[in-house]
Amino acid sequence: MLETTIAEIAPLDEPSMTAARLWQARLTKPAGSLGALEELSVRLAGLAGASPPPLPTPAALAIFAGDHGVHAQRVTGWPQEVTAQMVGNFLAGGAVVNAFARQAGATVTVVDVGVATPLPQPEGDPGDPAEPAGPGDVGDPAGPGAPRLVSAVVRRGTRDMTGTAALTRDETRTAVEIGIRIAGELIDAGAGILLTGDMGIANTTPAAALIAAFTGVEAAEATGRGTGVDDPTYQHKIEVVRTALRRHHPDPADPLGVLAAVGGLEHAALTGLILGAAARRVPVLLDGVIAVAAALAAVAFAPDAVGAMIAGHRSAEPGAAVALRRLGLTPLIDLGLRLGEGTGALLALPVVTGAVRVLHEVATFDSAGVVEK
Ligand SMILES: O=C(O)c1ccc[n+]([C@@H]2O[C@H](COP(=O)([O-])O)[C@@H](O)[C@H]2O)c1
Ligand SMILES: Cc1cc2nc[nH]c2cc1C
Repeated sequence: MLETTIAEIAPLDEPSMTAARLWQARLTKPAGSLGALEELSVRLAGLAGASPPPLPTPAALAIFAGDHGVHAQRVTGWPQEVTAQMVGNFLAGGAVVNAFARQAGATVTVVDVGVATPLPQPEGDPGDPAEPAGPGDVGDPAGPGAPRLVSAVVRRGTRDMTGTAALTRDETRTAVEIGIRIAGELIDAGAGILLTGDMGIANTTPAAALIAAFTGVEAAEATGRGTGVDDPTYQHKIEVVRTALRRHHPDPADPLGVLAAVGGLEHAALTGLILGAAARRVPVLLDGVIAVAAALAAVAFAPDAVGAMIAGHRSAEPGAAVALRRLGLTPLIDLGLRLGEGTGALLALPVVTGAVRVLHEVATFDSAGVVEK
């Protein structure tokens, strides 16, 4: 499935991009006055192979959740159980991501690819024995529009990358293919744009290691404070990333190997989601540092995948800026966010919709009777 998906990923369609540029020039606004939105609309035309491209709606956010063996190295101040507890919060609709998703009109799918501790049982549904265990949709207790849980556990947390590879190549491939499958299901259900989300206590450490491995920057440049660690923990976290890179010498030309050595299950699954969106020529709006680390893996698999990517925001994590530079993507918003979950992508969604709506709805100088310069 990975190989066939990669084979389907192709460059942006130049004639559609030319048509969108010519159309932009005819609209009732000074040329270039919509700044980055103009080039974004052109890229989306190239992705769709049509000008105007379809409005990016409905929007579907997928939050991949997983835990990390490197948590044992004390790289974060938060206990591992918070991953499972926040998944419970997402499903109950109480997290920041739920508030933003309701505002943006996006559906939320939470995919457990490897949470280490048991998920809290929903209120009033104490372990419904009718719900199937294992891979697949495990229910939609609160009705249509409510966040949905997909259980697709590869293993209950990765291994500690400072001692051994975080994942086997087989586990990594399974996680990537889960992401591809989720992209396909969301698109088959009608999604016009996918948004990335993640939840995983300690996952900024593998994100930093991935960014250093794919870009070649030093560990200190790729590593940030994540949820917010003190100075000694931050220095130690950089050393942990350095140790993992020295141990594994990941080869950036072998993205499956890099993800296995120093990645995480949610990073691998997000790589698959991005590849799956690119193969179906549906835009994928990237959230923070975990998403852009996965995006580096996606372009290592398929360089043309970048055509489907939109950088939602610039996370406060320094590795995010490093990754975005390498990807050649300019983030739509820059608000110092460092929450994850998909929050930055959701805030950027109306900007993307606006960029496309202009091509659909704005009058031309000719049709509106406005004289040109
Ligand atoms: O999206 C980001 O750029 C981002 C930056 C810092 C932290 N996070 C979130 O915080 C968690 C990881 O932080 P940490 O410090 O435990 O590695 C994880 O659940 C991420 O979704 C996310
Ligand atoms: C409370 C909390 C919420 C989060 N959302 C994403 N990562 C998170 C980490 C913590 C600690």
